[in-house]
Amino acid sequence: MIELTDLTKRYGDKTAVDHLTVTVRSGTVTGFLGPNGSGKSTTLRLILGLNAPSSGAVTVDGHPFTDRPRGLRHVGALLDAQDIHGGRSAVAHLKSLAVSNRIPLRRVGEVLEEVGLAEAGRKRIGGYSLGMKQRLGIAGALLGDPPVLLFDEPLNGLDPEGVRWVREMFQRLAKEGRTVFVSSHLMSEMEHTAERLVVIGRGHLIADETLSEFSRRGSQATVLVRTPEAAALAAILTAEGADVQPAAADSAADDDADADGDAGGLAVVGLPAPKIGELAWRNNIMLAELATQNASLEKAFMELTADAVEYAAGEAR
Ligand SMILES: Nc1ncnc2c1ncn2[C@@H]1O[C@H](COP(=O)(O)OP(=O)(O)OP(=O)(O)O)[C@@H](O)[C@H]1O
Repeated sequence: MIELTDLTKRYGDKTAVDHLTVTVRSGTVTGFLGPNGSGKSTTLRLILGLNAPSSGAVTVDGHPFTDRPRGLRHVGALLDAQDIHGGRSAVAHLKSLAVSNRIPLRRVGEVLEEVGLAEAGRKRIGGYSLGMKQRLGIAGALLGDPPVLLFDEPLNGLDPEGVRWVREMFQRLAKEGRTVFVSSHLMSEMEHTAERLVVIGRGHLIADETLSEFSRRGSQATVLVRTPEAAALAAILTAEGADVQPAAADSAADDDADADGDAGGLAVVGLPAPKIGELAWRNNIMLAELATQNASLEKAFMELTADAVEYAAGEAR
């Protein structure tokens, strides 16, 4: 578990992390999402004790990371896969990490096997592709078999097979009870990777919740309704303040209508499905279908971080 308490980091008059209070739970993959420059990397560096907070506190399983000698046994991290000595081999790199963290050397072979670099382990890292470097960075994070793992943009540079592999690995690590905290600036990357999301913008916390809770934040959640009495229901829902439109021709409701007769499809924005069901029932209107179409996660992310993005874009960085 990682606990950030009122965590703040300033660089001169720039506040990179702004009073952030978050608990990252064990046993689940948590996505750490925010536009470029929102403070993700700074937060990860604060967790690792690589930078000191201006105020507030951060603990890993109850302790400041800086209190822990042999850190890799407590927290494994991939911060920047490119930031690695190109002249050495993966084996030499991991061995030196193992020695300085008093980790048994047999772990080097084990983690190289685990990330699919067993064959390439003796080659110079300078000749590795970005995807191979990401795998090596992940191997380094896994080396100490730690209960807490941090990954900064780990999907960057991976091909689709690599992305699938990383996702499965994160899920397995979480199932083993570990804390897995993964940053990205792309919602699409997190959609099939994380179960929970911590979203920040301009260093502020914007959301800390499950993926499905987050998707419901999208202001344009639409409910598709199909009923033989579409005109009557539309009038009732409109009177309740909803925006009611005929469902688009390619909607699921219309596809079903083709199969089931001539029940009309309505796309309703502004009332939740249970309320629509209740209004239909009270007015003796039969429903053939009632389905919430959540706004896409991407849309919710864009809406929620719009201010933060504008701010960053307007700033000299
Ligand atoms: N060492 C530093 N000195 C001054 N400003 C910094 C420093 N490190 C980060 N910043 C600033 O703090 C803000 C947050 O940066 P950070 O790298 O943490 O964001 P990020 O969300 O990781 O972004 P990205 O996805 O682009 O890496 C940015 O405005 C950045 O310019």
